[in-house]
Amino acid sequence: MESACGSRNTGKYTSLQMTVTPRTAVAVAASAAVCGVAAATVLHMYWTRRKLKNAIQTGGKAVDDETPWPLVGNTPSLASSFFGTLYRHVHESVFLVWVGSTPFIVLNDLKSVRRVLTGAGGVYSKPKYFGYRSKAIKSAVERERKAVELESAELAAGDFSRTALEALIVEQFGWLNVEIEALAHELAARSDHDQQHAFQQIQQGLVHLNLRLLYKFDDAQLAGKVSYWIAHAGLEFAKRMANPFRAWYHWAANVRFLAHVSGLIGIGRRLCKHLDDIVAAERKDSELAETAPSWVHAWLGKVGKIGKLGKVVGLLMASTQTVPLTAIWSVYLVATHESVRNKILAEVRKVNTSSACVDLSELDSLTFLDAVVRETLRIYPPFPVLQREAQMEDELSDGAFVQKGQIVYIVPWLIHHNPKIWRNPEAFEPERFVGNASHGDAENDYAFIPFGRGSRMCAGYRLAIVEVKLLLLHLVLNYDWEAAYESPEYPAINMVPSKMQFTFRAKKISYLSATFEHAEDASRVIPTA
Ligand code: HEM
Repeated sequence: MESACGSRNTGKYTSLQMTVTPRTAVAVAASAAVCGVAAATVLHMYWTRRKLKNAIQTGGKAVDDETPWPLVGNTPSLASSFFGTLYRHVHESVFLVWVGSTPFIVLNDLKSVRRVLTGAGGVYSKPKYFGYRSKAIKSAVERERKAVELESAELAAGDFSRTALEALIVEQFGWLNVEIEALAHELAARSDHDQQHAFQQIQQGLVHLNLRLLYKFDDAQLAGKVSYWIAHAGLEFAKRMANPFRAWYHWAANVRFLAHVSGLIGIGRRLCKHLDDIVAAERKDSELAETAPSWVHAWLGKVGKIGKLGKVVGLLMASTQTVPLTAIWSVYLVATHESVRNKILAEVRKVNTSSACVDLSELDSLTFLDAVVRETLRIYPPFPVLQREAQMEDELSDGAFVQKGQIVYIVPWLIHHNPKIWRNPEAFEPERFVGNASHGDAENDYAFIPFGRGSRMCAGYRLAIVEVKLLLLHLVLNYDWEAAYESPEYPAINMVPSKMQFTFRAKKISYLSATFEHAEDASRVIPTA
């Protein structure tokens, strides 16, 4: 093979000569292109940062250092500890973080959080295509959006869906209670659990339950697969949020991610077809009208085919990772705080109910139990970030200037652990939410945002709280439990605990018979094991 660079003796003197082969030309062109892109990105970062820095009067510092790394920004530290990196700036009301070469504004100030989450009359909205990389999907969604004016329909459907969900919870409460009781007993059936097993069990049970409740779709085996896909796709998605470069170099993760997302799209298609079948059957047979999945229809609003698939898969992801996470953290926190467990029991005694025959109004009156769930959501909010896109230039209350098109980050975990916003933020103190469920002992509603706030707030927050309260109630009344956890300094980006250990032991009958007046109610909650 000919060498690219050779020396030739010409007699009088020796000269060095380059022989340009096609391969050399390609290599040189590729290197020049890479250098060009790198230089352009560095310049872009420099100018964008200068513009933003000049504009953000409160400092506009980039995380970690005045100068983020060229091209990769703060990605290395964000990817290794997402919350740890952000926490270094907990005292700043606003700061910049570079994910790759894209700047994100992170807000830590409640006035700004409020302005962004309420949308400030259309200045901020959810990023429309965040996560959609494919041009084909983007343009298909855009076509549909224009055709059915998705945005306004979505907002109207938002309010309607909340009311419809409330009606569904009231109507199905008895069924929910029985199902969650069975899940609690299943969970406790093996006295020792590692976190992996306990989490999987809670997740599979709740995915199955939510599929039946929200979609009237009953397939336990599929629910198991869905929960596996969601857990893995969710983790990969969260990791990519902190480090988009993963997709470039982690081929095994790419293949797995693709497989899990395809699985979810497949189940999304099946669910869409199932919903259409029910509507078609309903049209034919008035008796079936009763079984129509009215909540999902209310929530879907007026969308086209692709929008519908996106919303159905989105709903699956929104509802099925978050509730199990809240459940497992609440079980852990209550297990490690005996005084809290005793307070829950004392409250239940006052209401004089047993978990087996509790009704919705009794569950609502258990305000300390409610506070336990809210305090869990404060310490371990399952959603890592809320994102909004500025539709026009804006100036936030503390002087931060946001450009049109800029993505603004609100990190619930960071707000919830801010010592300027919460007294003793690291302590588990459910009492702070007693008497003020919406924001505990913090200044206002925007301090407590596990479900977001404003018009795009979580549609299923009421259902989530009811489900976790029921699970805790059944476990507290029927079992003694212990948990151990090797707690890292900061939680993982997907909030999934690792190395957590549980032990459940069935309570003695004497406790329950001393507790409840109605022996027949008590006997129903006593596990026979
Ligand atoms: C503890 C459990 C849950 C947590 C922490 C949670 C949290 C959230 C958050 C943070 C958002 C985004 C809000 C924003 O961007 O401002 C959201 C959206 C949403 N969640 Fe939940 N969620 C939970 C459970 C559920 C459940 C059980 C359902 C289903 C019934 C559900 C349905 C939705 C829907 C439909 C949206 C989109 C709302 C919209 O875009 O208008 N979520 N959730």
